[in-house]
Amino acid sequence: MVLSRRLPDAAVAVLTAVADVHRPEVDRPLGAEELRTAVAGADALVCLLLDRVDDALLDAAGPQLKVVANIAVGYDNVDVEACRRRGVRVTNTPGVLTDATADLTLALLLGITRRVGEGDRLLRAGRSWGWDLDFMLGTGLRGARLGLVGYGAIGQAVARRAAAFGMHVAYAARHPAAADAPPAERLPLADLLASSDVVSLHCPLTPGTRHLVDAAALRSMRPTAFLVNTARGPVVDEAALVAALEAGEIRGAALDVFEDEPALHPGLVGRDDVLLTPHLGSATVQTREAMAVLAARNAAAVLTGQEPPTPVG
Ligand SMILES: O=CC(=O)O
Repeated sequence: MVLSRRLPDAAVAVLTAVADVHRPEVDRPLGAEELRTAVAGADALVCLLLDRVDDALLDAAGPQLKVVANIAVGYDNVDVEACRRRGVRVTNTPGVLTDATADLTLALLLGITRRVGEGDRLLRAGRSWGWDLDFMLGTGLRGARLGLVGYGAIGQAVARRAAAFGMHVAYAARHPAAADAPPAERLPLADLLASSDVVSLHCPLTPGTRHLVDAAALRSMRPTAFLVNTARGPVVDEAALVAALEAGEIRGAALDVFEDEPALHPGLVGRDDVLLTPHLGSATVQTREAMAVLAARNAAAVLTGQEPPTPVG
């Protein structure tokens, strides 16, 4: 069993009970080459969303590999089909990060609509300011329309929170929501984009959602609208987003994820109509431990011949 990153003790305890655990010697994410060397001969890999699990990595691991346990709900970093061909189970960590990610989505939504980052920068820069009737006005949320792209667990958790702020919630998704989902209007994506005051992305990154928010989609949004992305960076065409902001096609964007992480599009950095956080959606002490423990349980289950709690393939 190989870990691509050091894990919290609670997760390591789950793994050492069933396997001989190899932890990385370095305290940083491994490069692709280092990971290929590390996985040779492993029967299980517990990895991060940064780690690309593709044919080359699976070849480097060898035929005894039984499970890839990704510590993330998104698993676009794993070639699930290549794993399936080799009989390697893939697991992710849904559920345990729903609240944390929904909370950060609301933090970004509030932050961009009420200009929190911009105000913070103004004060730190020592610029002169004074309370005035029209000073740094933002956009109120009561009665505003929130459009959720994707209505899975995280989208629904955002809907519940947004309802508490008096927002009208709609969603675009391939399937209608289950009966126990919070009430929300289902709209075709084009209508959702055109009618929302805030568009928030909660879909997985797949070939079908890559650049879902492209130049045309941005142009179809209201010029007063905001875009929030806590899903995956490549769902948005970042260059098109910068151009749309520059042209005033939308009012602002709050982004926790980026097309080429950890690099940022240079056009985003200097803009006051953009709020940026470094992929913090699940970044609470409690959530990260829960994610690592769930990934460990998944790996341990496969190694002991049981069905993993949260498989994806
Ligand atoms: O981005 C984080 C995750 O997919 O869990």
